[in-house]
Amino acid sequence: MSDKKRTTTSGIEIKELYTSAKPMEEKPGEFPFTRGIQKDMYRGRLWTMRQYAGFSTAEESNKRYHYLLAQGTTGLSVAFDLPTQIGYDSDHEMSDGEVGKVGVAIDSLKDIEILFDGIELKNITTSMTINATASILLAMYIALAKKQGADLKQISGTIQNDILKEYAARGTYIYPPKPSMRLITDIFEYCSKEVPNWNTISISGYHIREAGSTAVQELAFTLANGKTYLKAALNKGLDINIFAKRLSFFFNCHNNFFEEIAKFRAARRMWAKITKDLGATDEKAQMLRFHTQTGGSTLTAQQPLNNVIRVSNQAMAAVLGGTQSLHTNGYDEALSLPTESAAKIALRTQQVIAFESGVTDTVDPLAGSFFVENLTDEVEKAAWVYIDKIDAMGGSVNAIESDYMQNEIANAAYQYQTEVESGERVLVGVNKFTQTEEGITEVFNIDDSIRILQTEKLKDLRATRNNKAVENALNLLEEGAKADINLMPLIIDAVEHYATLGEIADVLRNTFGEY
Ligand SMILES: CC(C)(COP(=O)(O)OP(=O)(O)OC[C@H]1O[C@@H](n2cnc3c(N)ncnc32)[C@H](O)[C@@H]1OP(=O)(O)O)[C@@H](O)C(=O)NCCC(=O)NCCSC(=O)CCC(=O)O
Repeated sequence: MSDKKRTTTSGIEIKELYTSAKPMEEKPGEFPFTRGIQKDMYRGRLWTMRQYAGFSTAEESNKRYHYLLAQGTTGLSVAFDLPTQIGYDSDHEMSDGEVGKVGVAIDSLKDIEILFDGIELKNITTSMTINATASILLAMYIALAKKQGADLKQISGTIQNDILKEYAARGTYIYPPKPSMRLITDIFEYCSKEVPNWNTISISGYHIREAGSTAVQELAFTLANGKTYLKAALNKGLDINIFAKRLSFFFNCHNNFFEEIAKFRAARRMWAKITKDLGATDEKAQMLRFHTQTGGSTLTAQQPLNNVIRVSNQAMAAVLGGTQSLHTNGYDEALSLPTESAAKIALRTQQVIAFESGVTDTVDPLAGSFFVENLTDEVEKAAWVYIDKIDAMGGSVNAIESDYMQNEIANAAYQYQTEVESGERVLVGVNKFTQTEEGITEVFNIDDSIRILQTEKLKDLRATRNNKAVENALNLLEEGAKADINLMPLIIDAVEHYATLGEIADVLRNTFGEY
């Protein structure tokens, strides 16, 4: 027996041998859903292969979406550039140097029309990674669906719309927490009536993990944020059995294979308890449905092809953990946005798991494993400790405003870095098995000309649209923002008149203030 103490990345001790687990009585498709949300899981339907993509102009991103669809991707996922995420048009001085860089530049409904050219929104589900300006992008998507003649009751997709983790970890917030929470609950309310299949939020642990948290912290902080959204919507008088059905989650998947699987299983069990305690009786309102992305921060610039193997392990863990939707990273993403060939291999990784590995043939294949069941319990136990602590602080908003979450994340990140530097934690190709020559040839670059192109488009738009109607719609939005009415219909009206994203965000900035 080796004396070395083994722990997961969250510091949970791992025994040399597990010889028992409590009897497994839980069934898939039933409360508390530890074993999965569907009775037959992937036998009934595979997870959605949803590759996050977007860069430069709507025209260029549209080409990438058609390429991914032709390669067999089964859902779309839009990455927006920073100006779009924080409510500035491409021609704003704040946008300089950022237009089209980390995602596609969207200034108005015109760009959204180009982005989805040749794609019928009623036939595909689309995720949009957008938070502070989520209501504006959702409004544009709805406006386009209407123009395509789609039935709003049928279309489906997801907006990230998770502002709490923006304050805690990701950073693209605009307004203070209170009006931000109002925008979010306005979306819950509007969608439950008008776009009932839309997933109104993607409560995200992904970025908390990328910022350096442990798996347990990722789980705990995400569920604590989820609880805060539940309470905000309940305070607005919304019915938990309706709005909670369309809350979705988004987790990261790092390298520690069994801890990640345990995290996903524990997440479902915990969320079922949280929603039930707050009054949910409909099983669909108790189910935790989630998207997974493999861990961006686990990718290494050294020996980049090693990342193909990391991504494959992580994707396998997500599938064994019962994910509904999955993005696999490109092996070159420690260096740049993925090239087309890296994006293709990433998708092929999912397809090999789905169609060749056999792991989809039975539900929750690891159930009853002494190790996996014990680890699921341990991860759950450790996460409740955090959630209880956050509850005692009065919830997530307080835990974020007092920097509690941020400090916990920073401490974990520091600990991890120390372990890597000391060599205690092995990273293949980085602190062990290193080599001098590196083997990547092609990297993906976005140049600064995109801003000029977008600025031309905006000039043209402002010269051709009905500016009187735009002004009128923006005035109505301002009045609505000051009053207590649902803002979604007013935002939809504004985008339909081709008000720009920046113009709409400015109205709200002037009314709500900036954080
Ligand atoms: C709920 C999810 C997680 C998944 O939704 P999907 O539509 O893909 O999948 P789904 O709900 O599982 O399945 C679609 C429909 O099929 C049904 N269905 C599924 N399996 C079934 C089975 N076995 N039997 C019967 N029905 C089944 C479901 O109930 C559902 O219908 P009903 O709906 O009628 O029940 C959604 O929110 C989603 O797609 N999220 C993606 C988020 C994302 O891509 N984010 C990218 C972030 S990228 C990012 O942030 C990067 C970093 C950064 O930028 O900072």
